[in-house]
Amino acid sequence: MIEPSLDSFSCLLVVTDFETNNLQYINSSASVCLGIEMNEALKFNLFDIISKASSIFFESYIRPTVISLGECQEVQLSLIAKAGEKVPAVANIKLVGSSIYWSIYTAVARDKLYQELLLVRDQLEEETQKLTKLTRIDPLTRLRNRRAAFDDLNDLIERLKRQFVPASFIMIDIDWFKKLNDKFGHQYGDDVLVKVAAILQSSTKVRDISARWGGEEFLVVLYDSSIEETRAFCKRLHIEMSLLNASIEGEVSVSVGVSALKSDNLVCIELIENCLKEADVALYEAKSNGRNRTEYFESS
Ligand SMILES: Nc1nc2c(ncn2[C@@H]2O[C@H](COP(=O)(O)OP(=O)(O)OP(=O)(O)O)[C@@H](O)[C@H]2O)c(=O)[nH]1
Repeated sequence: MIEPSLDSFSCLLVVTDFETNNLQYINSSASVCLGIEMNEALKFNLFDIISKASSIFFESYIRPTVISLGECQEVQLSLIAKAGEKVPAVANIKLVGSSIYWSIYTAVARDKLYQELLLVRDQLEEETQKLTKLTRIDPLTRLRNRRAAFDDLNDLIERLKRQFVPASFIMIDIDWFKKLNDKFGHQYGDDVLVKVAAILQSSTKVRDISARWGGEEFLVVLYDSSIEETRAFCKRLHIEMSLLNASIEGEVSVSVGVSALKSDNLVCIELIENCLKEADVALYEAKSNGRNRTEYFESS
């Protein structure tokens, strides 16, 4: 049977007086960490070697627990080490007679690992956010894609349920786009898409939705827009298109179909989908009636 030396333990061993909290013993690991000579330990108090927050924790939790259970396990503390720096630590504490026995291990490596894990988690969250954003954006026009537009439509429903305001659903389709592509090339077509998208982006507000619905078709939803305001928007859009037309080769114009959400009863996805269909019908009418114009869905 060997007689183990307490100084051979790599954990910190501390004994304090239950009444006065004065140190009664520290082993050499504690001496090195705390910067207190072993033979000087008696001059120090528990509150000299733990942080203020840990002292409060000791009074409010550790001491009552030790009184009622005789021990307290895996308590997180901050030790005040040599140069006054705080060292995270975990302690098991036991009441023996009128003394409290502390076995403490410092948790610097664990805390470092924890901090690194937090950092990795933050980085992953950031990457996820970036990727999610990318999956919502049409890479050519930088507008929302159709999928993101549907998400935004769901948000719109929630907003409208809370407080109903008129909203307009506007389908916009570039006229004779195939011919333009065929005549001037695909790159030209791409440039036109980007320019039309920029017009839509700059003429809508943050709370509106502007999205590339597919191919050469765009969706704009004007939030809190009366029919007069919607008419003004469409008129401006045709003016912007004619300015664009004047600045590039080829004849570029858009046809526009509008459906207005007027009713305030039971805003739901079906009602919104219905509005999208109505806007499509109006768009078809605009195409049939000669293109480069806006038609408004009229319920019969
Ligand atoms: N350059 C380019 N063309 C695209 C893109 N997406 C779709 N298109 C083209 O858009 C054209 C759409 O043609 P159509 O659906 O016939 O429509 P349109 O020629 O505009 O005729 P109307 O709509 O009836 O005026 C097709 O030729 C597609 O290839 C794109 O990202 N870039």
